[in-house]
Amino acid sequence: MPRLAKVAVPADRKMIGPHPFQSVGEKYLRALHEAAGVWPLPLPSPWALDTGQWLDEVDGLFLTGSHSNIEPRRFGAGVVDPGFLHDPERDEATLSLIPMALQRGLPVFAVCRGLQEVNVAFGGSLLQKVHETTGYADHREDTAQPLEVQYAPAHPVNLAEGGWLAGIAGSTRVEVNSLHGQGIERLGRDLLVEARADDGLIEAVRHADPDSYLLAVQWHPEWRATENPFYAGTFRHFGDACRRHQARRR
Ligand SMILES: N[C@@H](CCC(=O)NCCCC(=O)O)C(=O)O
Repeated sequence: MPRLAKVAVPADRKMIGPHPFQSVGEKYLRALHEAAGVWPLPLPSPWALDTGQWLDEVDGLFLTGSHSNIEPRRFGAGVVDPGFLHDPERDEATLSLIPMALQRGLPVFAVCRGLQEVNVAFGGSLLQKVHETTGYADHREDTAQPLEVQYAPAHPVNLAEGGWLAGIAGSTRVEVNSLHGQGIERLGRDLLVEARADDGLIEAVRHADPDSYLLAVQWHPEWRATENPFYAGTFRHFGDACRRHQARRR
């Protein structure tokens, strides 16, 4: 059995009762294993920056979605809703790990909150309530619906001609799910737009450096990834980059 490429997955810090837990959604781990063909390694956020313990042992970094939002001070904004959930430990880890991974040639793939972390890590900003911003649609899910409905295709995205995602999809327009209240306002430096919704919201980016692998999407391709050719192809694209890194590391 060939040794699978290993991918670090920074965890969320969640309170369960009086106790903090490090938490990673199982659907992300399943998609990484079954669609990307890699071995996911959850990474405790509070110690994630002790990179000497693990960074040389992995072949990729995957950033999951989360109900929590990035603290607005991270992108020079104020608090618009004191009821928003935050995860400062995750912010501290991921916002440093993203440029660190790229500097070391480590492939990065990011989903939803992960896309927002990528944008902020490269100096971009976020709309904190897309649905209350003039000109934008409501990109949130209906949490009263069953999960199958919440993660079902919700709107089309327009894939950039000649971009990675258009190549994976074999098309420049695909339907994706949508479960987010925040979104990209100002695009971070050195990021290229890979997809936009019809209202113009940026829905996917990649890094401009042709020698780097960084892909980030606002939707959730991990949802039943092996049953959706576009979602599966996106994870496989990342997995192939991790395997190339693994071959270089040997
Ligand atoms: N909080 C951010 C990001 C939304 C997000 O990642 N939602 C997914 C949560 C559940 C899951 O992991 O599938 C925003 O609201 O924009």
